[in-house]
Amino acid sequence: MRTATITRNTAETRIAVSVNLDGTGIYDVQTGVGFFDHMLEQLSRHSLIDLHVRTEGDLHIDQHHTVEDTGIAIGEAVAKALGEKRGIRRYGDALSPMDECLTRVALDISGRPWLVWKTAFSQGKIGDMDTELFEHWFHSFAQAAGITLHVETLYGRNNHHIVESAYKGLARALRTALEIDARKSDAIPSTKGVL
Ligand SMILES: O=P(O)(O)OC[C@@H](O)[C@@H](O)c1cnc[nH]1
Repeated sequence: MRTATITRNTAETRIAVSVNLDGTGIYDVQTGVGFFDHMLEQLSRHSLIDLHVRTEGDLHIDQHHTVEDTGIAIGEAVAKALGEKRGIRRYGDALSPMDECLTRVALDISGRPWLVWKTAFSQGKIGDMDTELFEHWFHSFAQAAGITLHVETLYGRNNHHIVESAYKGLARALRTALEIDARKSDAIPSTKGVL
């Protein structure tokens, strides 16, 4: 089974994350930040990763540690569940339309974490969440998961649509990259022999 549980306890946050990479997109997410929960639910629903998240963060300060550490914990859980990544497709991409917005996401489960983020917002908050934290979450997740991740908003106006299409695009690209390739189900998908 490709499942994992990660706990992350610091002076700033207490986090428990569980994932099942072969799930059906069942989620139970509570971070204390409503819009953030909504985005992580999109990530689960459209990647088909079962995702359980409990985050207790120092929200009396701001949302930064809560968002960052939750990204790290989810990324670590995905990496732990992947193990040596034998048989996975490795690459995934998605064009993610949402009403007037179109976002492109491409990723490589490379073991070489990198984020290219080409998205901008016209407002400082969406719901109760600071828009500057979305790039930071994608960076934290990619870094912890060991994923090369490119996200670009091709066009869009509504800030909710822009960020939700990014999370949905990540989800659909992950669904492809995490799938086991029946033609190479026992092979490490790299000429290096390791990922
Ligand atoms: O209906 P969808 O699955 O595309 O999205 C779910 C939810 O986010 C939706 O209520 C929404 C529509 N516009 C912004 N959000």
